[in-house]
Amino acid sequence: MLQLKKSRLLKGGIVPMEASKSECNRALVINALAPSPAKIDNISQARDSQTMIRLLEEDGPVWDVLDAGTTMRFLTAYAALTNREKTMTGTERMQERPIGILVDALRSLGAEIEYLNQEGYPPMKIKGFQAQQSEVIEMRGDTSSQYISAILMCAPMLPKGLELRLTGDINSRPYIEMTIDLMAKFGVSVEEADERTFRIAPQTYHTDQFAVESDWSGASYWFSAVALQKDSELFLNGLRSDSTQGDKAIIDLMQPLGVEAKFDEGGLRIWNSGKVTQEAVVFDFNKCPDLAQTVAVVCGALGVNAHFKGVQSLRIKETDRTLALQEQLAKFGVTIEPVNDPYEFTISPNPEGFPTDHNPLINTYEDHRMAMAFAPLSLLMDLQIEEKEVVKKSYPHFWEDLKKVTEQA
Ligand SMILES: O=C(O)C1=C[C@@H](OP(=O)(O)O)[C@@H](O)[C@H](O)C1
Ligand SMILES: C=C(OP(=O)(O)O)C(=O)O
Repeated sequence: MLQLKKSRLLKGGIVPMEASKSECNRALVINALAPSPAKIDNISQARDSQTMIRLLEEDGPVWDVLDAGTTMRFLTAYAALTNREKTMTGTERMQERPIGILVDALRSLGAEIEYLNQEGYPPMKIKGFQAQQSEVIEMRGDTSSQYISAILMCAPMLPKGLELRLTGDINSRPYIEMTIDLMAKFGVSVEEADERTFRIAPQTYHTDQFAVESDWSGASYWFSAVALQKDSELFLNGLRSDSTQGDKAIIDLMQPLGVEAKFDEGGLRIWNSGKVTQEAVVFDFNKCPDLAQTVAVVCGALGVNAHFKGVQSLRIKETDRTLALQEQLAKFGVTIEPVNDPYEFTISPNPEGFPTDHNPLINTYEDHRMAMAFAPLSLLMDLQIEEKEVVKKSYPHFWEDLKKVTEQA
């Protein structure tokens, strides 16, 4: 348990933003597929990326990805399409996160994969790849974009090339674009015939050097901190205006919650504008699901009525994030009500005001984003975080950074 004492942001605080685990895991898989690997700078210290590095170096028959979604999905495609025999497994929660859409796609390409426990979920045994069975495959886009990124990154290795057609709704689209952008940076082109059809000819990855960008998902917690303290300002060092990370959307999402942002040399300056909307706000997280928890907590704390759309994937992430938010925000009298579940929910503030006097304990559900989304509330009150180690999944220096830019109130 971590006890946070009520604190305030220091004037002129600078946060050195860490590397993006999403970009890093793509670069690592692409590099593993390249005949001569590039030098990767700014490798992420996040556990998800460190696990990826360790497994790619390990010769053993079992790849245990722990709780890393991208590592599970990217390495499943990598092992299957490069004809490796591997048992893919992970934490108990990982074994509840679906993977059937990816396994079906890999099987139709020619991979032999067997489920070891429950159909459609890890663990699976990948037995190898004999010959390419099809050149055109369809995949549903409504569950996780990670399946699509996984196939795209490995597709240039297929001897006959691939046409990948997406069906249904497409969630987390910017992550697909990030994948295509990184492939291009490693010298491989993807033809986007239309918005649901991708064509990849057989090609070889090649580049000398690649630098991983700073992480916009991690940046979102600093937007929360600034939203919660009048007259505050922070500099987020390393964020780039030309980033392909969809979570850059935090700039627009936080504007009605009183945060303004401007790119300056080397990063982003954010400050509290004092202008919090009095109206109910509709937010759509279809393209940036990892920001939903951050924004939900700020809405609750600032007393903003909100309607969240595009939240369907929250129920299949590190935990059921909709339920986790509902339970933890209830501790402050803030109500989350599912509408058209799992796609939408509403947030209604506590009619008596947001309570700040009871040193609440925030449960973390083994989800890094639960800890980091609630931590900025320590600018309003004493607060306990159940499991501080959870942040290591994506942002290992989060608590140090928080300490660096705050002082006890
Ligand atoms: O490709 C990626 O790096 C990611 C894609 C998203 O997952 P979904 O596509 O499952 O929504 C996101 O939530 C996750 O944190 C990282
Ligand atoms: C959902 C996340 O990660 P993953 O799906 O890669 O486990 C996340 O980092 O919020």
